Amino acid sequence: MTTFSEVYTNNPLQLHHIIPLDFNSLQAVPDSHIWPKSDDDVPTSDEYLSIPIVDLMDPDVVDRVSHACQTWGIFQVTNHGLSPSLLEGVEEETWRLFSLPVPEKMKVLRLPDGATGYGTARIAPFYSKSMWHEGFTIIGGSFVEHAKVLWPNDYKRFCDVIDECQKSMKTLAHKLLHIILKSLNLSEEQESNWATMIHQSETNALQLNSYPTCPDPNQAIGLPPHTDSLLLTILHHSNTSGLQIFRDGGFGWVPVSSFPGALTVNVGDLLHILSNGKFPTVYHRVVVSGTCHRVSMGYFYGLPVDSTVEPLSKVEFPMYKSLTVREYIGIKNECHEKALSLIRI
Ligand SMILES: O=C(O)CCC(=O)C(=O)O
Ligand SMILES: [Fe+2]
Repeated sequence: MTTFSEVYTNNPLQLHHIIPLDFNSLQAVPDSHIWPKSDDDVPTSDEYLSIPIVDLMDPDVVDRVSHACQTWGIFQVTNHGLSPSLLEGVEEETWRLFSLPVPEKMKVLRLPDGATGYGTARIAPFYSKSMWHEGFTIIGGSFVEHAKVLWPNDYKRFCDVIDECQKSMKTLAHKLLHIILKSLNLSEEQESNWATMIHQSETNALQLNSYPTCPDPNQAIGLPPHTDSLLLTILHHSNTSGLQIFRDGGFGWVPVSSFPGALTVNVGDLLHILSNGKFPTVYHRVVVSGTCHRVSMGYFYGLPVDSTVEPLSKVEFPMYKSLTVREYIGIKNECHEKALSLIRI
C-alpha cells in the first residue's frame, strides 16, 4: 500500500522550485517575485463579507455545515475542541521555526522527490514567478527527525506541540466529515462504509506557513489562487488577514477575517468530487502585507491513497469519473488547476 508521502516521489522537483528566498534584509522585491497584475487582482470590496460561523455544539449543526458547504465551501468553526493554549503553542513553535537563520532551515529542506520539510509551496513549478512564502510540511512522524536537526538540545517542545496538534486536528477532521456525510443523504450502509474509510485514513498533512513582511505587497503574492486537493482543510490563522477567497456574483476576491478562537474549514477537491459538485472547492489565495509578518497552520485531510473517489449520489448523473486518490493527486501534480476539468464526464 502506498503512503501519502510516497505519492510525491514520482514527480521530483528542481531545487530552485523548492528553496525559498532569503527574505531577511530585502529592501525591494526582486524581479523573480514580481507578479504581473491581472484584472481580478484587486478585491472588489474592502468589506469583510463574513463567511458562516458554525458552532459544533449547535443542535442543527448538520444543516448549518451543509448550508455553509453548499453556499460558500468555507466556514469557521467554534467549539472545535482545540484548546487556545494548544493553538498558541503551535503558533509559538511556528514563529520559532521560521525565525531561524536560513542556513539552519536549509538543513531540513524538502528533498526534490520528498513531501516533508522546509521549502516553497508545492505549486511553485506551475508559475514563472516565485511566492512571498516559506513553508514547513509535516506528514506522520517526519517532524521528529527534522526537529532534532533544528534544535538538537531542545526539540521536545516542538514535537510535543505538533504531536498533540496532529491528534486533535485528526479528531476534528473526523467529526466534521461525519457531519458532512450526514448532509449528503447517503444510505445507512454507504454512510457507515465511508465513515470507516475516513476513520482509517492516514492521508493527512500539517503545513506551517510564513509570509514575511514585504517591501511592496502590491507586487508580490503569498500564495497564488489555488484549490486544496484533499477532502477538507482546517486552517488556524490567528487574527491576521491575508487569506482571500474568490466569490462569484460580482464580489471578486473577498478577504477572510478570522473570528477569534475559531478555525477556518474549507472544502477541497476530493469532497467536491464526492458531493458531485454540490460543495464548491474553494478557490483561494494569500496576499502579503507591508507591515505584518503572517504565519498560519493548515491541516489537510484526505482518503486513503488507494481508495476510489467518485460522486456518492446514486440518483444524480455523475459529474466526475471515478479514480483513486493517488491518481487524482498525480493529475493535480502534473496539471494543477486543470485537474478537475480533466476528470469531468
Ligand atoms: O495561509 C493561509 O491562509 C492559507 C494557506 C493555504 O491556502 C494552503 O496552505 O494551501
Ligand atoms: Fe490552500
